[in-house]
Amino acid sequence: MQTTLDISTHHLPQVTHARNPGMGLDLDWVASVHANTSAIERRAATIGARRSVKKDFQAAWLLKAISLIDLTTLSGDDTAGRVKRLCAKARQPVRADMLQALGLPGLKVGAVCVYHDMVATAVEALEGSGIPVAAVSTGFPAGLSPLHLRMQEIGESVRAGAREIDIVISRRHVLTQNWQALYDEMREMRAACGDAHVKAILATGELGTLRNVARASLICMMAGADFIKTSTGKESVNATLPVTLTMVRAIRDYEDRTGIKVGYKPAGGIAKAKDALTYMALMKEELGQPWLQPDLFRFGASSLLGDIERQLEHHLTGHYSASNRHAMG
Ligand SMILES: O=C[C@H](O)COP(=O)(O)O
Repeated sequence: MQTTLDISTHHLPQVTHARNPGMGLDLDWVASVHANTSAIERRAATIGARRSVKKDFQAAWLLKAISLIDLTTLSGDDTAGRVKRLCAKARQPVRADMLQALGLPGLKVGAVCVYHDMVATAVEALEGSGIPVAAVSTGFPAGLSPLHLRMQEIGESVRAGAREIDIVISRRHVLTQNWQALYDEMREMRAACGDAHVKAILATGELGTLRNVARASLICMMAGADFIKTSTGKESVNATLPVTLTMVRAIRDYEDRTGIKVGYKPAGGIAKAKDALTYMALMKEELGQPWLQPDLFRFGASSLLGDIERQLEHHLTGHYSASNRHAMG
């Protein structure tokens, strides 16, 4: 099956829906959540295989994908220099001549995502671009530092200019089914974020079952998460299609019951343009076109942009360049 895409407003950051205010913890709803793992895996296996984007539309989809990237560097050896280079890339993600040829000179990424220490550098480097800085706070990636320090870190990241905060949940609350503790913690973190949007990282590779993933997704949404995000990129298993189906269906259920749209961010290991197209086709099919806008969908990715750039160059010239010509930072 071929699929088409409206890219007319793809580069305009738009917020077309209200933030998720959250709701009280509804344990009956949580208890009723199930995930049929074998059905989900069967469905996931058909997505990449069956779904193809028509060749003529491929460049448009790839340009759209760029606008959905949280361009990320989360390494122990990050430096101000690397972050500044990444921000320059965020402002102009594809060579200017290529963007001209493709008819989208103003294309930008969705956000730049860094550790707290690099927020001020990124904010300065992105000044005037409209590109938000996302900070991974709360003792990323394990989230095991004392709660008051995790809250303090959120406050400091917001004061340093981060407009989005990617928090990590306490996996142990999920593994011990302590839903109240998970809800309370998420609620407190959301409050600490103030006007900054909060993405809840579930670290799905450490949650054991898809049912746990579904329940944790729901609780984070009940507690007011603006986005739910799969992974830190540091777990041994990061974003997968079965996890994605589980989480986007939780988003759909939440919207059905509350009318509130929550965003989705797969992260970790998404490095190839064709994988990005698969995720986008899944989003369009499961949740519809609104989830192909940066206010409701982001890729957390450090190297995806380089592969997309290579594919776009191939689209324009018929040749592939070496991947080292598309360095990120
Ligand atoms: O949230 C973003 C991830 O840490 C990026 O993971 P990646 O380096 O595998 O693309």
